[in-house]
Amino acid sequence: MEASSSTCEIVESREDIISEFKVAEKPECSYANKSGKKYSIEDDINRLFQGIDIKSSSRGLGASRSHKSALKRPIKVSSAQASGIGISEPVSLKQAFRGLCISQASEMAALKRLSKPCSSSRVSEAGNIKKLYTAVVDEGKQNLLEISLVPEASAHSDKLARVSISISNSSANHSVPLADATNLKETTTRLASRDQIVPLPSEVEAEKLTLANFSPTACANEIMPEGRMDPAAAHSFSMADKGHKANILCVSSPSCSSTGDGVDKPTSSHTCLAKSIVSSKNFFKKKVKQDVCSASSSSTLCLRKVDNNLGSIANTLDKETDNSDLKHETKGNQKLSPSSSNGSIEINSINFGKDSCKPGFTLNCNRRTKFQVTKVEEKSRSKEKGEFSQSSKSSIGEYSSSTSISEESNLSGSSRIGYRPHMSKHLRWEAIRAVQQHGNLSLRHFKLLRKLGSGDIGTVYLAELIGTNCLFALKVMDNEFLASRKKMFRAQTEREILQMLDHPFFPTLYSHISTDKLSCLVMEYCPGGDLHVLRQRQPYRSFLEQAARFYVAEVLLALEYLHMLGVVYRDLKPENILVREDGHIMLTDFDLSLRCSVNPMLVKSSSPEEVDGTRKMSSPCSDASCIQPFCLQPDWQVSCFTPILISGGAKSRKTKADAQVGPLPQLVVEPISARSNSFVGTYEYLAPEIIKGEGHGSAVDWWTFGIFLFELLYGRTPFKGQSNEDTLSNVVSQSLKFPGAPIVSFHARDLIRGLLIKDPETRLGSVKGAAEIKQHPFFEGLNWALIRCAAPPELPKFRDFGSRAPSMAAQKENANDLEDTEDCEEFELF
Ligand SMILES: Nc1ncnc2c1ncn2[C@@H]1O[C@H](COP(=O)(O)OP(=O)(O)OP(=O)(O)O)[C@@H](O)[C@H]1O
Repeated sequence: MEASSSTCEIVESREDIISEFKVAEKPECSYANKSGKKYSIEDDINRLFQGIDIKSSSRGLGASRSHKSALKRPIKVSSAQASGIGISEPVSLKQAFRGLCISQASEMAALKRLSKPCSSSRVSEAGNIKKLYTAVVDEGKQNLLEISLVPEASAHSDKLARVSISISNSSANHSVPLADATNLKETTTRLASRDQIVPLPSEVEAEKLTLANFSPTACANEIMPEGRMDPAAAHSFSMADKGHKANILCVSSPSCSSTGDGVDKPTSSHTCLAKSIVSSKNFFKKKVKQDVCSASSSSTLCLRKVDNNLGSIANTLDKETDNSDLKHETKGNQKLSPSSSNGSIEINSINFGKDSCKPGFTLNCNRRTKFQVTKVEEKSRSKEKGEFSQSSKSSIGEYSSSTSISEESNLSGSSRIGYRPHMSKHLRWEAIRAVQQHGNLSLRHFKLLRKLGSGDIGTVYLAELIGTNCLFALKVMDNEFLASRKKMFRAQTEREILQMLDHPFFPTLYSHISTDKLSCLVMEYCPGGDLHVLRQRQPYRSFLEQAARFYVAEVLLALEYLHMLGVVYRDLKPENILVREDGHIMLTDFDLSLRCSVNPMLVKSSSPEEVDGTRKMSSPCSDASCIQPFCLQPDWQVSCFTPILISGGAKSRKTKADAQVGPLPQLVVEPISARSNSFVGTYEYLAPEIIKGEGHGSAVDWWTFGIFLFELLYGRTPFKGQSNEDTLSNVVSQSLKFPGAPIVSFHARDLIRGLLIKDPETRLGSVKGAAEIKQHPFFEGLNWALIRCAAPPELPKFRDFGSRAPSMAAQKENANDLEDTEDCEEFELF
């Protein structure tokens, strides 16, 4: 009998099938029990089908065929069956049983998946994120919908945060916890019936609202490669079309949770840097008093460590309430929005259920307890007054000493460092773990090969983990030196940020070794040198436009990722961008970075053109030196850099769809309201607002990004003066001029122009961050998601230093770079 061609037509309800199945199931169960075998659905199916075949054969149909052969044949299942909706078309009994069993088996598989621990490598990222976050949706009096992403209780706690929605307006505030993401639709419907303005997403859309897509890593270049919501998710936010704004607040991320505090107490003293550097040439000779965070003085409460210590909060909450449902509110029904002047956050109905350790979102609306948490100051911190060198390309770091620097990351242990999903199977991890099995990793386990360079706070060595052939970059810092030069905080910041990172464009931190004398970061070694050196090697000491585009695109993704984690980089320059052995980039050096909290938002786009990125689409041109305004066509072809031309049909479909849905809201994850008055950066790269001491935020990274692109293309920075002071003066007052040579496309210049707007408020990227910049025509046709598959402009000379010692030839070639052996001896002494 062939299941697919059976003439035995059955039109029956699902219940009928189930009852039939149950009847058939009984003897099977008793048989299984008797024999002591484990119950198996597969066995059930086989036996059931066997029974049917026997019956059929008695009717003379397929008597000679074994039931096994029937089982092996492909099953034609109607769409209704396939989707598990029900069986509406005539099918054979066998098909019906199979459909049911398949559906049951997949349900069981789904249940199994759900019950797996989150560390399981097979759990999807989306699944992990579901377990890691709680969404809190809050619609406020301004018709503002906010969704807060709150991490599940950190490693210290096995409790999970939950999903809940809170709708509030000036007169009411309703909180409705959700059982799971798919309940969102139902819940929002209920809320809508109370005259609250809420979105009504479909279940699929609700699934998206579980924020599975908001993994910082994924957002950076996988799930939201173009900084937009995908159509389904966007549709779920169609309420944005009705004048509402969806604001997704990311209080943290899993990665964030691995580090120290991200938010400071507001300080009352806001000693600012001199307002105008230009007017005082002696400015840099003076000791500069720095502001820490321009926190609102009206703030009454500050949630410290908000972006990473929710675990502790959960613990506290549990202690205080002995309950699972907690409500977090701000006084006065204040909302968090990027524009919020005091940066307060309202977190409603966050659950830290004691019984919620199962993955997924489970409803626990009993015994709700109110809990006042917030007023999160979304301000950054800078705590240390350091010194800055006078070299125009060396980093400067001036911090206020007004706050304590004694905080140690409670997650600095190597066990936390070990959690790096994207690299966790790498040989170097295996090697480290192998050593750690026999005790603590120490400096004695490394053999120093050479000095890679020295920075402001330490010296970086190439080192081999003895007996493993694995190479690492060891950044060794002298504790006494750090303390005496007040650079301890910078070292700590760098370590904390490195601990958070898990992205191909950043170094992996394998371990942190701390002794009385030394603090040492064991990092991934990057063998290709830095972009500064690479640029010097180019003809005319500048990159071709397509090469520059490659590097800046990768840097843009790296910055986007950092911003998503609540890190403003602040020290972008070619020297800090290393080239991996595969030619892709690695952004290093985080000691000047600013930590802050970040609020992912869905921002409705003003025009469809702005979002869909097809504006100003021009036909490709093969002339590399073409200076037509809208021309940017690489003269080398990399598939993912080549625009895919949409066929006429597809285009018209798209237009129709666009007309129905409207412009898609964009995901914006920018620490827009982060503020610092620290004087940090590199002279030629300093943003005007840093120089003027007006307080700065994430927009400084877009300024430096503009300088960076300029330097790659023209071989020099745009505002460089005779002296550092002149440089700073030029940055503030001189208008941007482009050199006549080399010839650079209009798009490139237009992008630079947008990025180098002196007013940070109007600078490109200041509102929508990387998403905005990605849409600039300079990047037209670039496939952000596949950028790692693009062939890099060039591969570094010396390769293969990642997991085995450099060959003799390579060592010889590197001889020029080798320092004398004193470094090694010095290192051995430690
Ligand atoms: N992971 C790495 N792989 C290879 N070389 C590295 C790595 N990290 C740093 N380096 C190199 O080591 C040198 C010192 O780096 P380090 O970050 O300590 O100082 P820096 O970049 O001068 O910054 P700062 O003074 O702000 O600390 C640099 O030349 C850098 O290129």
